[in-house]
Order: sequence, then structure tokens, then C-alpha cells
Amino acid sequence: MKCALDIDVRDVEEMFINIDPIQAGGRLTADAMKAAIAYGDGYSVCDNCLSPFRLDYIKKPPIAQFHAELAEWLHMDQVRVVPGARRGFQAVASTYVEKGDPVMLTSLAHYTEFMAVEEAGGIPREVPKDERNHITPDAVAARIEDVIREFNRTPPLMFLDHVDYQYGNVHDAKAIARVARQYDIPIALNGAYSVGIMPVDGSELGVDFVIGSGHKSMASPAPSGLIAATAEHAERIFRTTQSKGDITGRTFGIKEVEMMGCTLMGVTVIGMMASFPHVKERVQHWDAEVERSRMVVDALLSIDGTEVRSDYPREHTLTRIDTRGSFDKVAQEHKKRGYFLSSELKKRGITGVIPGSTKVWKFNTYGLSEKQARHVADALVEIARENGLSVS
Ligand SMILES: Cc1ncc(COP(=O)(O)O)c(C=O)c1O
Repeated sequence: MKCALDIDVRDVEEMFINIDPIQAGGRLTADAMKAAIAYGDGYSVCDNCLSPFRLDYIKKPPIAQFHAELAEWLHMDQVRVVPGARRGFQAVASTYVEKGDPVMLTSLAHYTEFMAVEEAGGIPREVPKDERNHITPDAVAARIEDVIREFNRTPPLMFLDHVDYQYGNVHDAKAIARVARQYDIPIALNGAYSVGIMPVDGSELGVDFVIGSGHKSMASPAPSGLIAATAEHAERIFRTTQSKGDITGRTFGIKEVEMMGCTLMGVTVIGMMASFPHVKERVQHWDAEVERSRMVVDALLSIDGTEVRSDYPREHTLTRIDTRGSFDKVAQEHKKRGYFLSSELKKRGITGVIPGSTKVWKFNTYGLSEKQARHVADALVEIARENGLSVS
């Protein structure tokens, strides 16, 4: 029976290969779907919340153990699960940034980092990208020097996107963290496009915080994510409340301020937990994912006039492609204009390309099987040929 809102089938996922740039790594596993149904009630994980009264201490279901496993997996000392990566940025900025402080981020930073800085009263300062669309350690050092001169003090925090959302380029976090350390600036790694889809070792990278997004890259329900910290910083960012009611004299035990007392509950945390064994397994097959990404990109590049704006060969599954010299030329003459491409892809069972885009667009092949990636590659070439483009 259909439910009243007609939401029992999401055809994008049921009937199509979805190459949407932002959705690929967040798709739920079957285990997460089952767990989400069983734990749909808001307080479903709180049945056994016994002293100490904090969600990340709950043993049944094994939320405490999940936290410990996440920390071990990322090679960091402590982890908390949060409602989205942005809440991790917010916790870091709120802890480290005072009003008027300059905060380092980059010209490829996600907007949510700016929001976190703004909310804390900080002033964002971007490190420029180079002509390859990379953030280099030299550019970071030079910009830190500029900012110290401008503000007459050292920025208290830097955000770095491990993989940026615009190009899907993998940045040299290790070398950049080394630079930040020379200036004693804690560095928060935005792993929204890495944690959960590719191996991430926070200790090897030398970063102070690793922040991940559950719904973007950990096959988890939204809003979910995590923040991991080194022991050095954990005490400060996960500080417990000092509040006291002035009339009642109440105190609030071990509730953590930046976590607003308790971390993720219900569907979100249980979904993350259910997918976690799969996520741990899948990051080990990152090379195969990259191979499939290359297969599709190479097919696109075989269409004359097409250029890839991301690093080539690809090192990630998110890619920015420029088809102004190919599909967009078709669009100028086509009766469906730019919509012809998404429409032709849809006919072949592929969705996720923004309808109307034929100029510069992004897609993500993460999670496609070999056969699906081959189908996407062949479909793109076939559409090109059928519309008079030459393929070499
Ligand atoms: C690079 C990047 N960072 C951060 C975010 C924010 O993640 P979340 O939605 O988990 O807060 C996103 C997605 O929106 C993103 O693409």
C-alpha cells in the first residue's frame, strides 16, 4: 500500500544509477535501513542510559564501543558523533575562536566553515588555490604570514578541506598540517569527502581534528557526522559543563558544552553504527573506486571538445567536467536545449546530473559497480555520437 505522502518508493535510488555529486557516499546500506526502522523513535537508544548519563556512554546498543572504534579507525584519540560535519566545525570554532580573531581557511573551503567562523565572531582569511586548483603548503605559509602581519597575532585555528567540493581534488593535508604546526595553529581537517569513502589516518596526517559527514560519506541517515580530536585537544573541545542554577543550585554532571549535553540519538547514530562495518570494509577498496571514476572520465574525454577541470588522472570519484566544447554545442541547436543531456541519460537509466547543465558540471561515481560505471561511460559516448559529436 502506498503511504499518504507517496514516499514509499524513492525512484532516484530504486530505478536509476545516480551520479549526483553529493549523494554518492551517503547512500544507506541495507543494514542502516533496517536499523533506522527499528530505532525510528527519537529516544530509542536511550532505554539503557544509565549513570553516567550521557549518550556516548550507553552500552546497549553499544554506542560507547562505537565511539572507541571510530577513534581507533581514524587514528585519533577521541570521537563524538554530531549532527553533520558543520556541527563539528561549529564546535571547533566555538572553542578556539574569540571575537575578532582571524581564522585560516582556503579558497576551496565549504561554506559551512565560514558559517562556523562567523558564528564564533572570527574573521575568515582564505589561502588562495594555485593554477592546478590545489592548496599548497607554501601558499598556506605565505598567507599565515600575511594574516599575522594584518592582525598582529597568530590565527587560533585553520580549516582545511581534505578533498574539496568544487574539484574533488585531494589536498596534501600532511604537508599543510606540518606548516600549521610550525605556527602552532590547530588544524581541523574537513573530511566530508574522505572519511567513510577513502582511508583517513589522522595521526599520519598530523592534524588536530578530523571531521566527517555521515550523510555525505558514511552511508548514514541525515543529519550525522563526527568530530575526532587528539588527546591534546580533546579535553578542551569536549569540556564538561560548569553551569549551576543560581536558584536551584542544580549542576549538570558530565554533559559536554559543545555537544549540547548529548550526542546523536535514534535513527542517526544507529544508522551510522549499522553501516560502520561496511564503511570500514569499503574504504579498503578505494583504489577500485578511483579506477571506475577514471573509466567514466576517460570516456568523457574521448568526446572531442570535453575537458576535465579536476586533477587528471583522477584520484577521487567526484569530478568537475567541462563540456562547453561538446555537449553544450549540441544544446545550442537541440530542441530540448541543455535539457537534452539529462533527458538522454535518464532514458538510459542514469540520473543525478542537474537538468539543463551542459557547460561545467560535477558528478560522482562512488559506489557504482564495474558494470554500472561501464554503462555510464558507454551511455555518455553513445549520446555524443548520436548527436553528431566526434569521439576519438
Ligand atoms: C566539502 C563539504 N564540507 C562540509 C559539508 C557539510 O557537511 P554536513 O552536511 O555533514 O554538515 C559538505 C556538504 O554539505 C561538503 O560538501
